[in-house]
Amino acid sequence: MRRLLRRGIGFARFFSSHGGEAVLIDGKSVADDIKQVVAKDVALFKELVGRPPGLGVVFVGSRKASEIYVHNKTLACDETGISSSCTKLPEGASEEDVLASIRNYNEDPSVDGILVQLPIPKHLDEDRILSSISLEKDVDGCHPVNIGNLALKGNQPLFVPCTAKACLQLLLAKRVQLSGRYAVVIGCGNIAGLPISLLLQQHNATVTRVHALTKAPEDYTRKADIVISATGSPNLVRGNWLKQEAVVLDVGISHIQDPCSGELHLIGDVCIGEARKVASLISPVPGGVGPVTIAMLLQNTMLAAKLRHGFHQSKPESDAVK
Ligand SMILES: NC(=O)C1=CN([C@@H]2O[C@H](COP(=O)(O)OP(=O)(O)OC[C@H]3O[C@@H](n4cnc5c(N)ncnc54)[C@H](OP(=O)(O)O)[C@@H]3O)[C@@H](O)[C@H]2O)C=CC1
Ligand SMILES: Nc1nc(=O)c2c([nH]1)NC[C@@H]1CN(c3ccc(C(=O)N[C@@H](CCC(=O)O)C(=O)O)cc3)C=[N+]21
Ligand SMILES: [Mg+2]
Repeated sequence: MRRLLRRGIGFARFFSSHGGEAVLIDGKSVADDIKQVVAKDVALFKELVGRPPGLGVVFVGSRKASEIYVHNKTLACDETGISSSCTKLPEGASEEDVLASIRNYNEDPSVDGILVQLPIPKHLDEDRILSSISLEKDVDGCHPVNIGNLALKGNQPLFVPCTAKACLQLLLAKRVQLSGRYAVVIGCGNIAGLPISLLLQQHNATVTRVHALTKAPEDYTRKADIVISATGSPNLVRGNWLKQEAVVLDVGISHIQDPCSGELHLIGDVCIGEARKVASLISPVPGGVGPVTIAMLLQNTMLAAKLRHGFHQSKPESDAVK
């Protein structure tokens, strides 16, 4: 029994096969562990270099959700001793203004990582903007070259996008085997779903991507050992979309307003009440992938600082995620 308890997935299987509910993954505790390691590295880096690692955030517009995310990212930087600054530009900012803010961070030696908060207003050319981030500072792994290297067999990107890395981290923490297993990723946006699918493929899973135009997505998910949903469509994934004992990561986040109190509630893509009865392991919203995504941003920023100062010799990502 004790041995079963020590093994995440074994533990989940043991109970599910006895009619129990899926185990919920505690993303916050995984994130706290990562942040502790980062904080130690930050302190050492400060001693050696005389300044903390730095993150520069570019935020265009005034979306409420983005404001909260950016605020949470800067708080997490403070927590671990990383210095952060945010360039805020108005909704109507010109492409030249955005490019100039990125150039500023590219040229600033005290900035190791740059993150452009997405989405950006429609009138801006996202590809041109993300391509202008210095590759060695692309801690969100959004630069087309980093994404391309994530897709190419045998290549290693300098940085893996934070949300994809967070999903992998949770799967590894729970000892979920990827090699040879069937994974279905729902939603293929550039920040979440697409990089997740590429990273799972790199780990030798067999991956299917489904999206809004896919006919009968449940035909795919029902066969999947691992289902990862990143759409922002609340309660899209029902219990009957899942195979018994499936592992489910809920990445999508929607903000639902309570009609009585007016309060905003966070809700994921997965109908958790139903899914818990079928799956073996689920990452919930909130408290699942989200907090780990932020921890990964800190980890990538620390990695960028080390790489820029020659403190990190081996291939970056092969170390960072294992
Ligand atoms: N927890 C975390 O750390 C993070 C969470 N998120 C959350 O993940 C979600 C996705 O973000 P992002 O990738 O930026 O979003 P995008 O809008 O870029 O992509 C959404 C994807 O979902 C697909 N989709 C939408 N509705 C459905 C549906 N009903 N059935 C199947 N597929 C559907 C779209 O399909 P199509 O391509 O056909 O339009 C698209 O591929 C959001 O809720 C966001 O808040 C994002 C980043 C980090
Ligand atoms: N370039 C870029 N990179 C991103 O990584 C990126 C982005 N743009 N745009 C927006 C999305 C969204 N995202 C989240 C990160 C953490 C939480 C998070 O911490 N969520 C908490 C709850 C937070 C709350 O209470 O609101 C949780 O799920 O428990 C959520 C969402 C990163 N994104
Ligand atoms: Mg995501």
